Amino acid sequence: MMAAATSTLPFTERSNPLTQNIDVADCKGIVDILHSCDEEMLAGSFQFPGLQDDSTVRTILGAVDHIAAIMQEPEDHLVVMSGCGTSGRMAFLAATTCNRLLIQSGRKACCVYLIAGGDRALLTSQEAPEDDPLLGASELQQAVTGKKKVFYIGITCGLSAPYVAGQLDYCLQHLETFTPLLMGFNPVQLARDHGIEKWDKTVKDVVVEMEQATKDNKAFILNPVVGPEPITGSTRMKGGSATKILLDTILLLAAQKTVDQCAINEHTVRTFLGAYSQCVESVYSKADDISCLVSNAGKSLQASGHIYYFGLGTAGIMGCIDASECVPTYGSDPTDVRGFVRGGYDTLNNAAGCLDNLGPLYRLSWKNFCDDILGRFNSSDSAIFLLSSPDELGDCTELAEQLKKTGVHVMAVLYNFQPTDAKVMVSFSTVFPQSVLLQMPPVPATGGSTALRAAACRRLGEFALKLVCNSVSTGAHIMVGKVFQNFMVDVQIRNNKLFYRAIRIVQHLSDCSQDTATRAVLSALYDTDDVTSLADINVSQHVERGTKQGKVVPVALLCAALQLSPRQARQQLMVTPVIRHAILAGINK
Ligand SMILES: O=P(O)(O)OC[C@@]1(O)O[C@H](CO)[C@@H](O)[C@@H]1O
Repeated sequence: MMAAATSTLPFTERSNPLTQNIDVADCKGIVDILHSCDEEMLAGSFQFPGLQDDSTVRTILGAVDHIAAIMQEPEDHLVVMSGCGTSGRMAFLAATTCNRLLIQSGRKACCVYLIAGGDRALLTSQEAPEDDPLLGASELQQAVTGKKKVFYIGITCGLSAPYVAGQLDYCLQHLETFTPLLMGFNPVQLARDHGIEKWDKTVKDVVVEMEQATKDNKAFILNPVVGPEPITGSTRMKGGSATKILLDTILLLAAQKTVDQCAINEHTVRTFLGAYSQCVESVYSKADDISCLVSNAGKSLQASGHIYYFGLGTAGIMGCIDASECVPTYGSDPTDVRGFVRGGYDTLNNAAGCLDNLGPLYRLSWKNFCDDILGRFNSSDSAIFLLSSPDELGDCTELAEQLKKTGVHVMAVLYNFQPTDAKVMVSFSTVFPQSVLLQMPPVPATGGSTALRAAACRRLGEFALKLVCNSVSTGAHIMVGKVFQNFMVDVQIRNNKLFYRAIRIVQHLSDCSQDTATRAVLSALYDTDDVTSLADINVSQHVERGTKQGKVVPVALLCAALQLSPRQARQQLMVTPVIRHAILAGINK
Protein backbone atom coordinates (compact mmCIF):
# COMPACT_ATOMS: atom_id res chain seq x y z
CA MET A 1 0.00 0.00 0.00
CA MET A 2 1.49 3.37 -1.03
CA ALA A 3 -0.61 5.54 1.28
CA ALA A 4 1.12 7.90 3.72
CA ALA A 5 2.49 6.28 6.89
CA THR A 6 -0.23 6.31 9.52
CA SER A 7 1.96 7.64 12.33
CA THR A 8 2.64 10.87 10.44
CA LEU A 9 -1.02 11.34 9.58
CA PRO A 10 -3.02 13.39 12.08
CA PHE A 11 -5.53 11.26 14.04
CA THR A 12 -8.34 13.31 12.54
CA GLU A 13 -7.35 12.18 9.03
CA ARG A 14 -6.75 8.50 9.83
CA SER A 15 -8.97 5.64 8.79
CA ASN A 16 -10.64 4.12 11.85
CA PRO A 17 -10.19 0.32 12.07
CA LEU A 18 -13.62 0.13 13.75
CA THR A 19 -15.41 1.40 10.65
CA GLN A 20 -13.64 -0.15 7.71
CA ASN A 21 -16.74 -2.11 6.73
CA ILE A 22 -19.32 0.50 7.64
CA ASP A 23 -20.22 0.84 3.95
CA VAL A 24 -21.44 -2.77 3.76
CA ALA A 25 -23.17 -2.85 7.16
CA ASP A 26 -26.95 -2.84 7.46
CA CYS A 27 -28.66 0.07 9.23
CA LYS A 28 -28.43 -1.47 12.69
CA GLY A 29 -24.81 -2.38 11.96
CA ILE A 30 -24.05 1.24 11.02
CA VAL A 31 -25.56 2.55 14.25
CA ASP A 32 -23.69 -0.05 16.32
CA ILE A 33 -20.41 0.94 14.68
CA LEU A 34 -21.07 4.62 15.39
CA HIS A 35 -21.81 3.66 18.98
CA SER A 36 -18.37 2.08 19.35
CA CYS A 37 -16.75 5.17 17.82
CA ASP A 38 -18.50 7.48 20.27
CA GLU A 39 -17.45 5.26 23.16
CA GLU A 40 -13.92 5.47 21.83
CA MET A 41 -14.20 9.28 21.74
CA LEU A 42 -14.95 9.38 25.47
CA ALA A 43 -12.62 6.59 26.53
CA GLY A 44 -9.52 7.75 24.66
CA SER A 45 -6.42 5.51 24.97
CA PHE A 46 -4.43 6.53 21.89
CA GLN A 47 -1.12 6.98 23.73
CA PHE A 48 -2.00 10.65 24.11
CA PRO A 49 -4.24 12.23 26.74
CA GLY A 50 -7.93 11.72 26.04
CA LEU A 51 -11.08 13.62 26.99
CA GLN A 52 -11.15 12.41 30.57
CA ASP A 53 -7.43 12.35 31.33
CA ASP A 54 -5.87 14.39 34.12
CA SER A 55 -4.15 16.92 31.87
CA THR A 56 -7.42 17.56 29.99
CA VAL A 57 -9.32 18.04 33.24
CA ARG A 58 -6.66 20.45 34.51
CA THR A 59 -6.78 22.51 31.32
CA ILE A 60 -10.58 22.65 31.52
CA LEU A 61 -10.29 23.95 35.09
CA GLY A 62 -7.81 26.61 33.97
CA ALA A 63 -10.21 27.77 31.27
CA VAL A 64 -13.14 27.76 33.73
CA ASP A 65 -11.23 30.09 36.08
CA HIS A 66 -10.37 32.55 33.32
CA ILE A 67 -13.89 32.60 31.90
CA ALA A 68 -15.50 32.93 35.32
CA ALA A 69 -13.30 36.00 35.90
CA ILE A 70 -14.57 37.48 32.62
CA MET A 71 -18.18 36.72 33.57
CA GLN A 72 -17.61 38.76 36.77
CA GLU A 73 -16.56 41.81 34.78
CA PRO A 74 -18.43 41.65 31.50
CA GLU A 75 -18.28 45.38 30.68
CA ASP A 76 -14.91 45.45 29.03
CA HIS A 77 -14.05 41.77 29.08
CA LEU A 78 -15.02 39.19 26.48
CA VAL A 79 -14.97 35.49 25.63
CA VAL A 80 -14.53 34.83 21.91
CA MET A 81 -15.11 31.37 20.43
CA SER A 82 -14.18 30.78 16.84
CA GLY A 83 -13.85 28.06 14.22
CA CYS A 84 -14.62 26.89 10.69
CA GLY A 85 -17.58 24.75 9.61
CA THR A 86 -18.84 22.55 12.42
CA SER A 87 -16.27 24.04 14.83
CA GLY A 88 -17.68 27.52 14.17
CA ARG A 89 -21.25 26.27 14.49
CA MET A 90 -20.42 24.75 17.86
CA ALA A 91 -18.83 28.06 18.86
CA PHE A 92 -22.02 29.86 17.79
CA LEU A 93 -24.25 27.53 19.79
CA ALA A 94 -22.04 27.68 22.87
CA ALA A 95 -21.77 31.49 22.79
CA THR A 96 -25.47 32.19 22.23
CA THR A 97 -26.70 29.65 24.78
CA CYS A 98 -24.19 30.79 27.40
CA ASN A 99 -25.25 34.41 26.93
CA ARG A 100 -28.88 33.39 27.38
CA LEU A 101 -28.02 31.56 30.60
CA LEU A 102 -26.09 34.55 31.94
CA ILE A 103 -28.96 36.92 31.21
CA GLN A 104 -31.47 34.54 32.82
CA SER A 105 -29.20 34.47 35.85
CA GLY A 106 -29.19 38.25 36.15
CA ARG A 107 -25.73 38.66 34.62
CA LYS A 108 -24.51 40.34 31.46
CA ALA A 109 -23.78 38.49 28.23
CA CYS A 110 -20.04 38.27 27.57
CA CYS A 111 -19.58 35.71 24.77
CA VAL A 112 -19.25 36.22 21.05
CA TYR A 113 -18.63 33.74 18.26
CA LEU A 114 -16.79 33.98 14.96
CA ILE A 115 -17.21 31.55 12.09
CA ALA A 116 -15.20 31.52 8.86
CA GLY A 117 -17.50 32.74 6.11
CA GLY A 118 -19.73 34.70 8.51
CA ASP A 119 -23.27 33.86 9.55
CA ARG A 120 -24.17 32.27 6.23
CA ALA A 121 -21.74 29.50 7.22
CA LEU A 122 -24.05 28.60 10.09
CA LEU A 123 -26.41 27.09 7.54
CA THR A 124 -24.40 26.35 4.43
CA SER A 125 -20.92 25.13 3.72
CA GLN A 126 -18.49 28.04 3.22
CA GLU A 127 -15.16 26.29 3.19
CA ALA A 128 -12.82 28.67 1.36
CA PRO A 129 -12.54 31.39 4.09
CA GLU A 130 -11.08 28.65 6.30
CA ASP A 131 -7.85 29.01 4.31
CA ASP A 132 -7.40 32.71 5.09
CA PRO A 133 -5.38 33.54 8.25
CA LEU A 134 -5.48 37.29 7.61
CA LEU A 135 -9.25 37.29 7.35
CA GLY A 136 -9.36 35.42 10.67
CA ALA A 137 -7.08 37.94 12.35
CA SER A 138 -8.96 40.98 11.07
CA GLU A 139 -12.34 39.55 12.09
CA LEU A 140 -11.00 38.89 15.58
CA GLN A 141 -9.54 42.35 15.81
CA GLN A 142 -12.93 43.85 14.92
CA ALA A 143 -14.82 41.65 17.35
CA VAL A 144 -12.76 42.72 20.36
CA THR A 145 -12.65 46.46 19.74
CA GLY A 146 -12.60 48.32 23.06
CA LYS A 147 -12.14 45.20 25.20
CA LYS A 148 -9.43 45.11 27.83
CA LYS A 149 -9.28 41.38 28.46
CA VAL A 150 -10.27 38.64 26.06
CA PHE A 151 -10.33 34.89 26.53
CA TYR A 152 -10.12 33.50 23.00
CA ILE A 153 -11.00 29.87 22.16
CA GLY A 154 -9.84 28.89 18.67
CA ILE A 155 -11.32 25.56 17.60
CA THR A 156 -9.79 23.55 14.82
CA CYS A 157 -10.38 19.82 15.24
CA GLY A 158 -7.47 18.89 13.01
CA LEU A 159 -5.17 21.70 14.27
CA SER A 160 -5.41 22.59 10.63
CA ALA A 161 -7.43 25.73 9.88
CA PRO A 162 -5.43 28.81 8.80
CA TYR A 163 -8.40 31.05 9.74
CA VAL A 164 -7.98 29.98 13.38
CA ALA A 165 -4.18 30.02 13.16
CA GLY A 166 -4.33 33.66 12.02
CA GLN A 167 -6.41 34.51 15.09
CA LEU A 168 -4.13 32.61 17.47
CA ASP A 169 -1.17 34.40 15.94
CA TYR A 170 -2.90 37.73 16.54
CA CYS A 171 -3.57 36.75 20.17
CA LEU A 172 0.06 35.75 20.67
CA GLN A 173 1.13 39.18 19.46
CA HIS A 174 -1.24 40.85 21.95
CA LEU A 175 -0.86 38.78 25.08
CA GLU A 176 -1.48 41.85 27.24
CA THR A 177 -5.12 41.62 26.12
CA PHE A 178 -5.63 38.02 25.09
CA THR A 179 -5.42 34.65 26.78
CA PRO A 180 -5.72 32.21 23.87
CA LEU A 181 -6.87 28.61 24.09
CA LEU A 182 -6.40 26.27 21.15
CA MET A 183 -8.95 23.47 21.02
CA GLY A 184 -8.43 20.49 18.70
CA PHE A 185 -8.00 16.75 18.63
CA ASN A 186 -4.48 16.00 17.45
CA PRO A 187 -1.19 16.07 19.31
CA VAL A 188 0.71 19.29 18.60
CA GLN A 189 3.39 17.50 16.58
CA LEU A 190 0.68 16.46 14.08
CA ALA A 191 -0.60 20.00 13.51
CA ARG A 192 -0.84 20.88 9.81
CA ASP A 193 2.49 21.93 8.37
CA HIS A 194 1.46 22.84 4.81
CA GLY A 195 2.43 26.21 3.36
CA ILE A 196 -0.37 28.78 3.45
CA GLU A 197 -0.82 31.11 0.50
CA LYS A 198 0.08 34.75 1.24
CA TRP A 199 1.34 33.90 4.74
CA ASP A 200 4.79 33.19 6.07
CA LYS A 201 3.72 30.64 8.71
CA THR A 202 2.10 27.24 8.80
CA VAL A 203 -0.55 26.24 11.31
CA LYS A 204 2.10 24.13 13.01
CA ASP A 205 4.39 27.16 13.43
CA VAL A 206 1.63 28.90 15.35
CA VAL A 207 0.85 25.79 17.40
CA VAL A 208 4.52 25.57 18.39
CA GLU A 209 4.40 29.23 19.49
CA MET A 210 1.26 28.43 21.44
CA GLU A 211 3.12 25.61 23.15
CA GLN A 212 5.76 28.05 24.30
CA ALA A 213 3.12 30.50 25.55
CA THR A 214 1.49 27.62 27.42
CA LYS A 215 4.75 26.91 29.21
CA ASP A 216 4.85 30.59 30.20
CA ASN A 217 1.27 30.28 31.57
CA LYS A 218 -0.02 32.73 28.99
CA ALA A 219 -2.07 30.31 26.87
CA PHE A 220 -3.80 26.93 26.88
CA ILE A 221 -3.82 23.99 24.52
CA LEU A 222 -6.77 21.65 24.97
CA ASN A 223 -6.16 18.82 22.54
CA PRO A 224 -7.32 15.45 23.83
CA VAL A 225 -7.08 12.71 21.24
CA VAL A 226 -10.47 11.16 20.51
CA GLY A 227 -9.35 8.79 17.78
CA PRO A 228 -10.02 8.70 14.06
CA GLU A 229 -13.41 9.73 12.75
CA PRO A 230 -15.99 7.08 11.75
CA ILE A 231 -15.93 8.46 8.21
CA THR A 232 -12.30 9.33 7.57
CA GLY A 233 -11.67 13.04 8.11
CA SER A 234 -15.30 13.86 8.93
CA THR A 235 -14.57 15.98 11.98
CA ARG A 236 -18.20 17.05 12.16
CA MET A 237 -18.72 13.75 13.99
CA LYS A 238 -16.37 12.94 16.89
CA GLY A 239 -14.53 16.26 16.53
CA GLY A 240 -17.78 18.24 16.62
CA SER A 241 -19.11 16.17 19.53
CA ALA A 242 -15.91 16.52 21.55
CA THR A 243 -15.93 20.27 20.84
CA LYS A 244 -19.46 20.48 22.17
CA ILE A 245 -18.59 18.47 25.27
CA LEU A 246 -15.62 20.70 26.06
CA LEU A 247 -17.26 24.05 25.33
CA ASP A 248 -20.42 23.17 27.26
CA THR A 249 -18.50 21.80 30.22
CA ILE A 250 -16.23 24.84 30.41
CA LEU A 251 -19.02 27.40 30.02
CA LEU A 252 -21.51 25.73 32.33
CA LEU A 253 -18.93 25.31 35.05
CA ALA A 254 -17.73 28.90 34.62
CA ALA A 255 -21.34 30.08 34.91
CA GLN A 256 -21.82 27.88 37.98
CA LYS A 257 -18.73 29.36 39.56
CA THR A 258 -19.92 32.90 38.80
CA VAL A 259 -23.63 32.60 39.50
CA ASP A 260 -23.63 30.15 42.41
CA GLN A 261 -20.23 31.25 43.67
CA CYS A 262 -19.27 27.65 44.26
CA ALA A 263 -15.87 26.06 43.95
CA ILE A 264 -15.21 23.98 40.86
CA ASN A 265 -12.66 21.22 41.18
CA GLU A 266 -11.39 18.23 39.22
CA HIS A 267 -14.17 16.08 40.60
CA THR A 268 -16.83 18.50 39.29
CA VAL A 269 -15.24 18.42 35.84
CA ARG A 270 -15.05 14.62 35.84
CA THR A 271 -18.69 14.35 36.88
CA PHE A 272 -19.66 16.52 33.93
CA LEU A 273 -17.60 14.52 31.47
CA GLY A 274 -19.00 11.31 32.95
CA ALA A 275 -22.52 12.53 32.18
CA TYR A 276 -21.60 12.61 28.49
CA SER A 277 -20.47 8.98 28.66
CA GLN A 278 -23.81 8.06 30.19
CA CYS A 279 -25.56 10.08 27.54
CA VAL A 280 -23.81 8.10 24.78
CA GLU A 281 -25.08 4.88 26.35
CA SER A 282 -28.63 6.23 26.72
CA VAL A 283 -28.69 7.26 23.08
CA TYR A 284 -27.39 4.01 21.67
CA SER A 285 -29.57 1.89 23.94
CA LYS A 286 -32.13 2.95 21.31
CA ALA A 287 -30.00 1.67 18.42
CA ASP A 288 -32.91 -0.36 16.98
CA ASP A 289 -35.17 2.69 16.83
CA ILE A 290 -32.39 4.90 15.46
CA SER A 291 -31.67 2.37 12.73
CA CYS A 292 -35.33 2.61 11.60
CA LEU A 293 -34.79 6.36 11.12
CA VAL A 294 -31.58 5.68 9.22
CA SER A 295 -33.37 3.17 7.01
CA ASN A 296 -36.21 5.57 6.13
CA ALA A 297 -33.82 8.46 5.58
CA GLY A 298 -31.61 6.31 3.35
CA LYS A 299 -34.60 5.15 1.32
CA SER A 300 -35.53 8.78 0.81
CA LEU A 301 -32.13 9.63 -0.64
CA GLN A 302 -32.20 6.45 -2.74
CA ALA A 303 -35.51 7.61 -4.23
CA SER A 304 -34.10 11.12 -4.88
CA GLY A 305 -36.18 12.41 -2.00
CA HIS A 306 -35.10 14.59 0.88
CA ILE A 307 -34.51 14.44 4.60
CA TYR A 308 -36.04 17.30 6.58
CA TYR A 309 -35.42 17.99 10.24
CA PHE A 310 -37.90 20.12 12.19
CA GLY A 311 -37.29 21.37 15.68
CA LEU A 312 -38.03 24.00 18.26
CA GLY A 313 -35.25 26.00 19.88
CA THR A 314 -31.77 24.56 19.89
CA ALA A 315 -33.14 21.11 18.96
CA GLY A 316 -34.04 22.59 15.58
CA ILE A 317 -30.61 24.19 15.32
CA MET A 318 -28.98 20.76 15.79
CA GLY A 319 -30.88 19.61 12.69
CA CYS A 320 -29.63 22.60 10.67
CA ILE A 321 -26.06 21.97 11.78
CA ASP A 322 -26.24 18.32 10.80
CA ALA A 323 -27.70 19.18 7.39
CA SER A 324 -25.13 21.88 6.59
CA GLU A 325 -22.19 19.48 6.53
CA CYS A 326 -23.63 16.93 4.06
CA VAL A 327 -22.71 19.05 1.04
CA PRO A 328 -18.91 19.11 1.38
CA THR A 329 -18.71 15.69 3.02
CA TYR A 330 -20.81 13.72 0.57
CA GLY A 331 -21.06 16.00 -2.44
CA SER A 332 -24.80 16.01 -1.84
CA ASP A 333 -27.15 18.67 -3.13
CA PRO A 334 -27.82 21.38 -0.51
CA THR A 335 -31.52 20.57 -0.71
CA ASP A 336 -31.04 16.85 0.07
CA VAL A 337 -30.86 17.31 3.82
CA ARG A 338 -32.27 20.45 5.39
CA GLY A 339 -33.14 21.71 8.83
CA PHE A 340 -36.05 23.98 9.80
CA VAL A 341 -36.35 25.82 13.08
CA ARG A 342 -39.62 27.07 14.52
CA GLY A 343 -39.39 30.85 14.66
CA GLY A 344 -36.55 31.02 12.11
CA TYR A 345 -33.90 33.64 12.79
CA ASP A 346 -35.56 34.85 16.00
CA THR A 347 -34.82 31.40 17.39
CA LEU A 348 -31.40 31.11 15.75
CA ASN A 349 -30.42 34.36 17.47
CA ASN A 350 -27.39 34.85 15.23
CA ALA A 351 -25.36 38.04 15.13
CA ALA A 352 -26.27 39.09 11.58
CA GLY A 353 -30.02 38.50 12.03
CA CYS A 354 -32.32 37.44 9.23
CA LEU A 355 -30.53 36.10 6.14
CA ASP A 356 -33.68 35.20 4.18
CA ASN A 357 -32.64 37.51 1.36
CA LEU A 358 -29.60 35.32 0.59
CA GLY A 359 -31.80 32.74 -1.11
CA PRO A 360 -34.01 29.69 -0.54
CA LEU A 361 -31.37 27.78 1.46
CA TYR A 362 -31.42 30.52 4.07
CA ARG A 363 -35.18 30.34 4.61
CA LEU A 364 -35.20 28.21 7.71
CA SER A 365 -38.45 28.74 9.62
CA TRP A 366 -41.29 26.21 9.65
CA LYS A 367 -43.37 28.87 7.94
CA ASN A 368 -40.77 29.11 5.18
CA PHE A 369 -40.99 25.34 4.81
CA CYS A 370 -44.77 25.49 4.47
CA ASP A 371 -44.57 28.32 1.93
CA ASP A 372 -41.69 26.93 -0.15
CA ILE A 373 -41.70 23.15 0.13
CA LEU A 374 -44.83 21.66 1.64
CA GLY A 375 -46.65 21.78 -1.71
CA ARG A 376 -44.06 19.54 -3.36
CA PHE A 377 -43.35 17.36 -0.35
CA ASN A 378 -43.97 13.78 -1.37
CA SER A 379 -43.83 10.17 -0.30
CA SER A 380 -40.12 9.80 -1.04
CA ASP A 381 -39.25 12.46 1.53
CA SER A 382 -38.53 11.89 5.23
CA ALA A 383 -39.52 14.21 8.05
CA ILE A 384 -37.81 13.97 11.42
CA PHE A 385 -38.99 16.11 14.32
CA LEU A 386 -36.46 16.87 17.04
CA LEU A 387 -38.03 17.53 20.44
CA SER A 388 -36.53 18.51 23.76
CA SER A 389 -39.60 17.83 25.88
CA PRO A 390 -42.95 16.03 25.55
CA ASP A 391 -44.52 19.47 26.13
CA GLU A 392 -43.47 20.39 22.59
CA LEU A 393 -45.82 17.79 21.13
CA GLY A 394 -48.67 20.31 20.86
CA ASP A 395 -46.49 22.64 18.76
CA CYS A 396 -45.56 19.86 16.36
CA THR A 397 -48.89 18.11 15.89
CA GLU A 398 -50.39 20.36 13.23
CA LEU A 399 -47.35 20.27 10.92
CA ALA A 400 -46.80 16.56 11.54
CA GLU A 401 -50.42 15.76 10.60
CA GLN A 402 -50.16 17.90 7.47
CA LEU A 403 -47.01 16.03 6.45
CA LYS A 404 -48.54 12.64 7.15
CA LYS A 405 -51.27 13.35 4.61
CA THR A 406 -48.60 13.21 1.91
CA GLY A 407 -47.92 9.58 2.81
CA VAL A 408 -44.38 10.17 4.05
CA HIS A 409 -42.64 8.72 7.07
CA VAL A 410 -42.98 11.29 9.81
CA MET A 411 -40.64 10.42 12.65
CA ALA A 412 -39.49 12.02 15.87
CA VAL A 413 -36.63 12.02 18.31
CA LEU A 414 -37.45 13.16 21.82
CA TYR A 415 -35.10 13.53 24.71
CA ASN A 416 -36.48 13.66 28.18
CA PHE A 417 -34.94 14.00 31.62
CA GLN A 418 -38.11 13.27 33.58
CA PRO A 419 -39.59 9.79 33.82
CA THR A 420 -41.94 9.81 30.87
CA ASP A 421 -45.61 9.95 31.74
CA ALA A 422 -47.47 6.99 30.20
CA LYS A 423 -50.42 9.12 29.06
CA VAL A 424 -48.14 11.61 27.36
CA MET A 425 -46.40 8.76 25.62
CA VAL A 426 -49.65 7.46 24.21
CA SER A 427 -50.42 10.81 22.60
CA PHE A 428 -46.84 11.07 21.48
CA SER A 429 -46.85 7.75 19.67
CA THR A 430 -50.23 8.56 18.14
CA VAL A 431 -48.70 11.58 16.41
CA PHE A 432 -45.34 9.89 15.83
CA PRO A 433 -45.75 6.13 15.50
CA GLN A 434 -42.08 5.95 14.53
CA SER A 435 -40.04 7.64 17.17
CA VAL A 436 -36.93 7.45 19.28
CA LEU A 437 -37.43 8.27 22.93
CA LEU A 438 -34.15 9.08 24.65
CA GLN A 439 -34.41 8.74 28.40
CA MET A 440 -31.56 10.93 29.57
CA PRO A 441 -29.31 10.24 32.55
CA PRO A 442 -29.46 12.56 35.56
CA VAL A 443 -27.65 15.85 35.02
CA PRO A 444 -24.66 16.50 37.22
CA ALA A 445 -25.36 18.68 40.25
CA THR A 446 -25.29 22.29 39.11
CA GLY A 447 -25.72 24.18 42.34
CA GLY A 448 -28.96 25.83 43.33
CA SER A 449 -29.90 27.73 40.19
CA THR A 450 -32.80 26.33 38.16
CA ALA A 451 -31.62 28.23 35.08
CA LEU A 452 -28.27 26.51 35.33
CA ARG A 453 -29.83 23.12 35.78
CA ALA A 454 -32.15 23.64 32.82
CA ALA A 455 -29.21 24.79 30.70
CA ALA A 456 -27.17 21.70 31.64
CA CYS A 457 -30.11 19.48 30.59
CA ARG A 458 -30.42 21.29 27.27
CA ARG A 459 -26.72 21.00 26.46
CA LEU A 460 -26.78 17.26 27.13
CA GLY A 461 -29.98 16.89 25.13
CA GLU A 462 -28.47 18.75 22.17
CA PHE A 463 -25.51 16.40 22.34
CA ALA A 464 -27.88 13.40 22.25
CA LEU A 465 -29.70 14.86 19.24
CA LYS A 466 -26.39 15.48 17.51
CA LEU A 467 -25.49 11.81 17.82
CA VAL A 468 -28.84 10.74 16.40
CA CYS A 469 -28.78 13.25 13.52
CA ASN A 470 -25.18 12.32 12.66
CA SER A 471 -26.25 8.64 12.55
CA VAL A 472 -29.18 9.46 10.30
CA SER A 473 -27.30 11.57 7.76
CA THR A 474 -24.20 9.36 7.77
CA GLY A 475 -26.22 6.17 7.44
CA ALA A 476 -28.41 7.62 4.70
CA HIS A 477 -25.38 8.70 2.66
CA ILE A 478 -23.79 5.29 3.14
CA MET A 479 -26.99 3.79 1.72
CA VAL A 480 -26.62 5.83 -1.46
CA GLY A 481 -23.01 4.76 -1.95
CA LYS A 482 -21.27 7.95 -0.82
CA VAL A 483 -18.89 5.99 1.37
CA PHE A 484 -16.35 3.42 0.16
CA GLN A 485 -14.99 1.40 3.10
CA ASN A 486 -14.88 4.37 5.47
CA PHE A 487 -13.87 7.08 3.02
CA MET A 488 -16.07 9.95 1.83
CA VAL A 489 -15.61 9.18 -1.84
CA ASP A 490 -17.65 12.10 -3.09
CA VAL A 491 -16.02 14.78 -0.95
CA GLN A 492 -16.07 18.21 -2.56
CA ILE A 493 -12.75 20.00 -2.93
CA ARG A 494 -13.82 23.16 -1.15
CA ASN A 495 -10.63 24.09 0.69
CA ASN A 496 -6.92 23.33 0.84
CA LYS A 497 -7.31 20.53 3.38
CA LEU A 498 -10.00 18.87 1.29
CA PHE A 499 -7.82 19.08 -1.85
CA TYR A 500 -5.10 17.05 -0.15
CA ARG A 501 -7.66 14.74 1.46
CA ALA A 502 -9.09 14.00 -1.99
CA ILE A 503 -5.63 13.04 -3.22
CA ARG A 504 -5.10 10.79 -0.19
CA ILE A 505 -8.43 9.03 -0.76
CA VAL A 506 -7.60 8.35 -4.41
CA GLN A 507 -4.09 7.25 -3.49
CA HIS A 508 -5.33 4.90 -0.80
CA LEU A 509 -8.28 3.36 -2.61
CA SER A 510 -6.55 2.86 -5.95
CA ASP A 511 -3.26 1.91 -4.31
CA CYS A 512 -1.25 4.27 -6.50
CA SER A 513 1.52 6.79 -5.88
CA GLN A 514 0.78 10.27 -4.58
CA ASP A 515 1.86 11.63 -7.94
CA THR A 516 -0.59 9.42 -9.85
CA ALA A 517 -3.37 10.31 -7.42
CA THR A 518 -2.65 14.04 -7.79
CA ARG A 519 -2.76 13.73 -11.58
CA ALA A 520 -6.03 11.82 -11.40
CA VAL A 521 -7.60 14.46 -9.17
CA LEU A 522 -6.43 17.32 -11.41
CA SER A 523 -7.57 15.44 -14.46
CA ALA A 524 -11.05 14.97 -12.94
CA LEU A 525 -11.13 18.55 -11.68
CA TYR A 526 -10.37 20.10 -15.06
CA ASP A 527 -11.89 17.34 -17.23
CA THR A 528 -8.68 16.86 -19.16
CA ASP A 529 -6.22 14.06 -19.87
CA ASP A 530 -3.29 16.46 -20.05
CA VAL A 531 -2.49 17.88 -16.63
CA THR A 532 1.05 19.13 -17.36
CA SER A 533 -0.08 22.75 -17.66
CA LEU A 534 -1.85 22.54 -14.28
CA ALA A 535 1.21 21.69 -12.22
CA ASP A 536 2.02 25.28 -11.25
CA ILE A 537 -1.47 26.47 -10.42
CA ASN A 538 -2.07 27.49 -6.79
CA VAL A 539 -4.21 25.15 -4.68
CA SER A 540 -6.61 28.04 -4.06
CA GLN A 541 -7.47 27.97 -7.77
CA HIS A 542 -8.09 24.22 -7.63
CA VAL A 543 -10.34 24.90 -4.66
CA GLU A 544 -12.24 27.56 -6.59
CA ARG A 545 -12.90 25.04 -9.34
CA GLY A 546 -13.58 22.21 -6.89
CA THR A 547 -16.32 24.22 -5.24
CA LYS A 548 -18.23 24.23 -8.54
CA GLN A 549 -17.24 20.86 -10.01
CA GLY A 550 -19.09 17.75 -8.82
CA LYS A 551 -17.96 14.09 -8.65
CA VAL A 552 -14.25 14.93 -8.74
CA VAL A 553 -13.14 12.17 -6.41
CA PRO A 554 -15.34 9.42 -7.94
CA VAL A 555 -14.07 10.37 -11.42
CA ALA A 556 -10.47 10.54 -10.21
CA LEU A 557 -10.83 7.15 -8.55
CA LEU A 558 -12.06 5.54 -11.75
CA CYS A 559 -9.32 7.28 -13.76
CA ALA A 560 -6.63 6.02 -11.36
CA ALA A 561 -8.04 2.54 -10.72
CA LEU A 562 -9.18 1.68 -14.24
CA GLN A 563 -7.02 3.99 -16.37
CA LEU A 564 -10.09 5.69 -17.83
CA SER A 565 -10.22 9.20 -19.23
CA PRO A 566 -12.32 11.67 -17.16
CA ARG A 567 -14.97 11.52 -19.88
CA GLN A 568 -15.16 7.73 -19.79
CA ALA A 569 -15.22 7.82 -15.97
CA ARG A 570 -18.13 10.27 -15.93
CA GLN A 571 -20.02 8.04 -18.39
CA GLN A 572 -19.38 5.01 -16.18
CA LEU A 573 -20.71 6.90 -13.16
CA MET A 574 -23.90 7.83 -15.03
CA VAL A 575 -24.60 4.12 -15.46
CA THR A 576 -23.32 3.03 -12.03
CA PRO A 577 -23.44 5.92 -9.57
CA VAL A 578 -22.33 3.88 -6.54
CA ILE A 579 -18.57 4.18 -6.72
CA ARG A 580 -17.79 0.71 -5.32
CA HIS A 581 -20.08 -0.80 -7.98
CA ALA A 582 -18.64 1.43 -10.70
CA ILE A 583 -15.12 0.20 -9.98
CA LEU A 584 -16.23 -3.43 -9.84
CA ALA A 585 -18.19 -3.00 -13.09
CA GLY A 586 -15.07 -1.53 -14.72
CA ILE A 587 -12.87 -4.35 -13.48
CA ASN A 588 -15.33 -7.01 -14.64
CA LYS A 589 -15.70 -5.58 -18.14
O1 LIG B 1 -10.64 23.34 11.53
P1 LIG B 1 -11.25 21.98 11.67
O2 LIG B 1 -12.25 21.92 12.78
O3 LIG B 1 -10.24 20.91 11.76
O4 LIG B 1 -12.01 21.69 10.34
C1 LIG B 1 -13.05 22.43 9.88
C2 LIG B 1 -13.62 21.80 8.64
O5 LIG B 1 -12.82 21.99 7.50
O6 LIG B 1 -13.74 20.43 8.80
C3 LIG B 1 -15.05 20.09 9.06
C4 LIG B 1 -15.52 18.78 8.50
O7 LIG B 1 -14.55 17.84 8.36
C5 LIG B 1 -15.85 21.21 8.52
O8 LIG B 1 -16.87 21.43 9.39
C6 LIG B 1 -14.97 22.37 8.47
O9 LIG B 1 -15.12 23.12 7.36
